[in-house]
Amino acid sequence: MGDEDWEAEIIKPHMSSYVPVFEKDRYSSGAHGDTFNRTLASLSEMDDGYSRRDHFMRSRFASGRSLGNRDPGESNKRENTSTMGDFGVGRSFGNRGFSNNKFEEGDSCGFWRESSNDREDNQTRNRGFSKRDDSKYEQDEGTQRSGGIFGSRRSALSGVGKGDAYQSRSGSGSGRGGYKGLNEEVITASGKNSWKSEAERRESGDTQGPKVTYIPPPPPEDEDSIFAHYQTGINFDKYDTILVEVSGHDVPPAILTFEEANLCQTLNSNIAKAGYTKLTPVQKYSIPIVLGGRDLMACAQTGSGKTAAFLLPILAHMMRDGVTASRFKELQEPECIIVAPTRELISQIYLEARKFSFGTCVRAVVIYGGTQLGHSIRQIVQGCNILCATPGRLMDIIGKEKIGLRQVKYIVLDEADRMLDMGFGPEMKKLISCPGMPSKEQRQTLMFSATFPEEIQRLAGEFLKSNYLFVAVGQVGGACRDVQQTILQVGQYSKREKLVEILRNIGDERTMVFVETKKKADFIATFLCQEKISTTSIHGDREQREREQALGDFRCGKCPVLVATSVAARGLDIENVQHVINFDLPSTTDEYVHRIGRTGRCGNTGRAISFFDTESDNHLAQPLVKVLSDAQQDVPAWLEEIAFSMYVPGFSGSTRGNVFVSIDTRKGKSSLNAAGFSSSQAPNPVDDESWD
Ligand SMILES: Nc1ncnc2c1ncn2[C@@H]1O[C@H](COP(=O)(O)OP(=O)(O)OP(=O)(O)O)[C@@H](O)[C@H]1O
Repeated sequence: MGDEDWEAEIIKPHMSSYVPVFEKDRYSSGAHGDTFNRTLASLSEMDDGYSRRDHFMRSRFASGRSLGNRDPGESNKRENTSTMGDFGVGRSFGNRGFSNNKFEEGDSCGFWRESSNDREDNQTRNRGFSKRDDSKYEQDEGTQRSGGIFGSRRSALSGVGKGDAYQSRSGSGSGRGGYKGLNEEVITASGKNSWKSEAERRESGDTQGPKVTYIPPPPPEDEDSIFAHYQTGINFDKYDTILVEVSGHDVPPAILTFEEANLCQTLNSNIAKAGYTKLTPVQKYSIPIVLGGRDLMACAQTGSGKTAAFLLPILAHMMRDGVTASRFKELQEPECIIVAPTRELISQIYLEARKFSFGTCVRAVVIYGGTQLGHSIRQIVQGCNILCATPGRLMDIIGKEKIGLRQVKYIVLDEADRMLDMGFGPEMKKLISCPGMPSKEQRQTLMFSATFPEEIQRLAGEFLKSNYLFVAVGQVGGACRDVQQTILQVGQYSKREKLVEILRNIGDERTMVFVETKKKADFIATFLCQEKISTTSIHGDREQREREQALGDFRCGKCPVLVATSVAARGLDIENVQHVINFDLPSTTDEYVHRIGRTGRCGNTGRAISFFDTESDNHLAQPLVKVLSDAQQDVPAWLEEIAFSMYVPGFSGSTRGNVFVSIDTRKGKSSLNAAGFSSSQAPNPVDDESWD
């Protein structure tokens, strides 16, 4: 049954029969508890600015092969789990024999790593400064909308009451332009080429949609929570054997120890409290480069410590320069702006910044969409040296002149290839040409990712000084070798059955299941709950509160299975994710590399299982063979056969042993990207109808 059929089913709540029971959500209100309130228009939105996927994955299910090597004794572990996931709040899936799923969210474990009850404290802290200003912000808030009539889930939630769910279906045709991709948190009604900042939308009168009122819970303030970390894995020391290439002129020598970085005492103490005793390769090379004032493009495998590689030297400079946050400034002027493509990732980066700046006068702030704008502003006015932001919220704040840019000395693009592709690239260009923004000669620009397609590298030149350095740790765009990759031939009609079989064998180990579309994420999560496998889901159609709760439930193990779209593919660093399952293969190698990189982090090992449907995935065989062989994984004979039969001229086959497959484009060599599984299918805003 195809996606279209699912859509049809969604509008038949009366035919449903299965009602999972969840704990009552402490936040849930009448609006949030609404059932069947999902607009089909929202289903056509893309996920959080993620790369456009081909629609080669459809939900047809055919027979597949058994995994075969599992311990049957483990198989029923999950049967005993009683906690059900919280996904699908206010949503339902239709008549697949288990529908009418009115879900209420379970208690949140919170987005943050530890639960926290200190909201009151936070409010107290804010008091005295912001009372007067609050009313002003609330006024601002009055014009803040979560998006246009087609793009917003909230428009369904609060614009209509219970049971009014399907009223927007008729809008889905025109609403296919409800395109959120250009801007992770702004949904516009106007469709093609539709990114507009909040300010722009107000100017154009495009302000329909309810007010966003969600205020994320503050993270815990106690030191133990701030420095909570997981252990490096058995392969951490193997990082030392990875080849590193630095290109560009006057490369500063790498450092081998944290001591060599000559950081101040507070930073060193924070590094120790974070459990870092040894540098990872990307840190060894990047830290001296950033300390030396150079621009940098760094590419290193997933989970290998890129975040600290930029945070530590920036903080060291700030400490050297005596940067101090002040809540008494007329206008906050951050010295550093860090952008990342998703809300969850930027929140995570913020937590890292907060950790490393602990005990200093440097204040990090995080702002992102899906939350109350007034809340973002209140965070900023308390003092802001490091502003961690998603692009849309950042541009809103700049548009509202809530920050000044004249002091910006560092711009960091995490997941830089994503930040520069056609989805976010225009916003990043706007950012660097904003009034007051120092020119690239006067600031340091740093870009980090595990993948860096050549065409994106070329675009990046516009942001970087011409003498920037390029650090390649291992193979650019290569999969982490600590992840054991398995490709299973599974037809789409057998995928669900196979998934359940695998999950039952896995037991309670944390597993991320990636699917291609948002509605499929809900559907599969619903299905797994029906199978009594504690599952939650995260995707771009979920309210921010729901997303954070889902992640919290997954992090704390309440729901050991997280069904996700690509919104969760990049950057998320979640302890103990032992398995990634690609229920649907992604359409790009880069996406595949990021997805499976949610496991096998920081020297730990992990497993990735991908379902390969010979009906629809054959064109992916060649690039998959390449990714597998580059990562020194076993390549199934059947996959090689398919790859061979799908021969594409120019594709060079296995590159095992070829360490630097893609390199600094200034060297003029071309990468060996395979056809089909193109490494950079940049989202095309003109063609947004094909997004999710
Ligand atoms: N030197 C170190 N010693 C111990 N742990 C470290 C070190 N550097 C980073 N880590 C930890 O490793 C984990 C992964 O780091 P990080 O999230 O920065 O990886 P990444 O390279 O940015 O991954 P991705 O490409 O998926 O975004 C984090 O939990 C981080 O705290």
